[in-house]
Amino acid sequence: MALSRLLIEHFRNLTAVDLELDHGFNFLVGANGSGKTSLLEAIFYLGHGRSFKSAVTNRIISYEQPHFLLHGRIQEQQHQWSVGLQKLRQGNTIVKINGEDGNKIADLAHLLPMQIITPEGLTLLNGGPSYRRAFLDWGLFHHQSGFHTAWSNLHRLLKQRNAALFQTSNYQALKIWDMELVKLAHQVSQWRENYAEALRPEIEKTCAQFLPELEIQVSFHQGWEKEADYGDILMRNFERDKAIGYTLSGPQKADFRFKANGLPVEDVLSRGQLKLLMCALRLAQGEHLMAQKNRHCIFLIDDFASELDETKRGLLAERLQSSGSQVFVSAITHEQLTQMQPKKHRTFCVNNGNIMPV
Ligand SMILES: Nc1ncnc2c1ncn2[C@@H]1O[C@H](COP(=O)(O)OP(=O)(O)OP(=O)(O)O)[C@@H](O)[C@H]1O
Repeated sequence: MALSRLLIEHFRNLTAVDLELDHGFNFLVGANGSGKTSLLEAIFYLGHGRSFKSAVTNRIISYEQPHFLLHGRIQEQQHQWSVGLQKLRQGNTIVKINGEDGNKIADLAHLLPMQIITPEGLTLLNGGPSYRRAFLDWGLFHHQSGFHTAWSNLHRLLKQRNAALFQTSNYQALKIWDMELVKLAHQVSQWRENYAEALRPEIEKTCAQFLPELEIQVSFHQGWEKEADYGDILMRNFERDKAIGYTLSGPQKADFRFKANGLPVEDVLSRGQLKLLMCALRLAQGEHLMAQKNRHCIFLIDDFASELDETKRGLLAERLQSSGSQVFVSAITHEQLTQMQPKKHRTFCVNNGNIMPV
């Protein structure tokens, strides 16, 4: 799967962009503030309906413009799709697939699996558990057909339960709701655990290549005591949950933790090692999708060179090339890309919001 063409209107400083893209590597080279990250952000937005930088979408629309517009042509083997996303300053989002209205962001996300590697992406390792849950859930979204519905229902039920905690002093009134919640919690946790286990060999293989000096251990935590029945936990903790006003234990607290030589990676790894581990995780996940579903994901790599020495840049470049995926890489100078010599590539010069093929 690859984006063969991309049109952007009024997205940050990208006023009008129309690019024919390579199915292999696309290099974006330009000075600070020229628009490289904005281009990656636009591609990410097309595949997620949100930004990886700003929670407030109106800040992404070019100053004084009423909307932004993204349009992409996707090619996967013999198939082709035309996808569009328009975001209005008033708040509406319009998604079109092959010219038809009424599609959801999830439909776009299914068509455009992507992995992002940015300097801020270290939160996957040193941020809260929500970043690692999102990592696992990305995989389940693409691997497990019922996951998205189960996950949405689970979140809705948890919200309702938290609201109900304020209104009742008797657990029996909640029990009927908890029965459905317990079923979904066990299902989602089982899927997460299976996925984490299936991914483990890919992670270990990539870590052995990127960080041979370390022994990386991964472990999944479901969000409540191992082996315990979630229904019992909810009943037992009713008074506590009521006192704090929300459900403390459950799949909404799950985590996927990483240790290096027995210690938490965020405490002992250097920034370069953390970046390599983050890259290893994202590559492993992309390659697992390829192995299991025969689908390539797009890799978006912002500021490729930062934190990495030449050898490590070379290693990452080699793995990206052998993945056979479409890759977008930003850099400030051409020299930072010398370790990347793919056969198929296109270089774009980014200058003050203008993007020109070199
Ligand atoms: N809503 C907006 N409308 C217009 N311009 C914007 C908007 N939001 C941000 N900008 C500007 O867009 C430019 C693009 O920044 P971007 O982060 O894409 O640069 P970059 O090339 O990745 O730089 P760096 O190498 O420093 O990371 C910046 O100059 C920023 O001030």
